[in-house]
Amino acid sequence: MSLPTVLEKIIARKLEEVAERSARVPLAELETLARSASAPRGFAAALRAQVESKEPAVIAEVKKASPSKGLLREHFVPAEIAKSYEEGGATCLSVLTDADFFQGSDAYLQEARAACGLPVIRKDFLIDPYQVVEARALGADCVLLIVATLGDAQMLELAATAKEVGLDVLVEVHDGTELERALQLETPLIGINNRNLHTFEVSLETTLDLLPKVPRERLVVTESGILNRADVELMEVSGVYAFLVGEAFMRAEKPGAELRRLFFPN
Ligand SMILES: O=P(O)(O)OC[C@@H](O)[C@@H](O)c1c[nH]c2ccccc12
Repeated sequence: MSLPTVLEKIIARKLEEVAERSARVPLAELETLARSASAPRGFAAALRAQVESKEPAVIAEVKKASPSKGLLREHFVPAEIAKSYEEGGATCLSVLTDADFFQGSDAYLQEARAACGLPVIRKDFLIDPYQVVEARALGADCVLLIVATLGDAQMLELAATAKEVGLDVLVEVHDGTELERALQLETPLIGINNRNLHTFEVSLETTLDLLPKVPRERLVVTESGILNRADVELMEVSGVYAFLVGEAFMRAEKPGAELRRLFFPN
């Protein structure tokens, strides 16, 4: 590979971040904080229950900006957005905590979770168990593991740490090879990201192509690029009932009202 893609830059930055943070707060101290954090809210269980009740399960994302789209929203108050999502019928929240590429922050996760009763996933690029324990210390209920950025041993180690500290895992894949690797984990949630993290191109075909290869007992979450009713309906007729959506909500004046319009039109 020639020039590093954004993804490679992000991972390089995460290595620095882990070094900086663990020098400031040692792992043992973080583990104590994680043990005294607010009890997990059951992220996977909430999604499962919603899907079983034959309603769409929406993980609504609190996302200020992205490397591909820049700033998505001017008026950005995570607590307000979280409440609006809850009122709009969201099942869970996703909060970007990466500062350098997504203009997120750990504080946004804490503010959003405190403002509502929904389970929250820490959306970041996790490469070290330190960040998993940190997620629980911040109050997160679930973590994202992106297969594209992890070796097998690393992925298994992060999932084991998540289990130890009481976090659910959403494991994210982009293609068949990554899906096979993801299925080594016992975790029930498989995220299929429609956005290619190297090129940023979005195609809902990614979800439709991989869907038949996912064992029935796993719950598929389609991620990225869901923008309108037609996209939602395409997923639903194909048998996908769990969604991770950011941009479409963030660009709307009232994110929760947009959620309701897209997912619960009747
Ligand atoms: O804003 P969108 O297109 O609705 O996408 C949301 C979410 O899927 C996307 O933010 C995302 C999916 N996987 C990620 C990994 C890291 C950062 C961000 C992401």
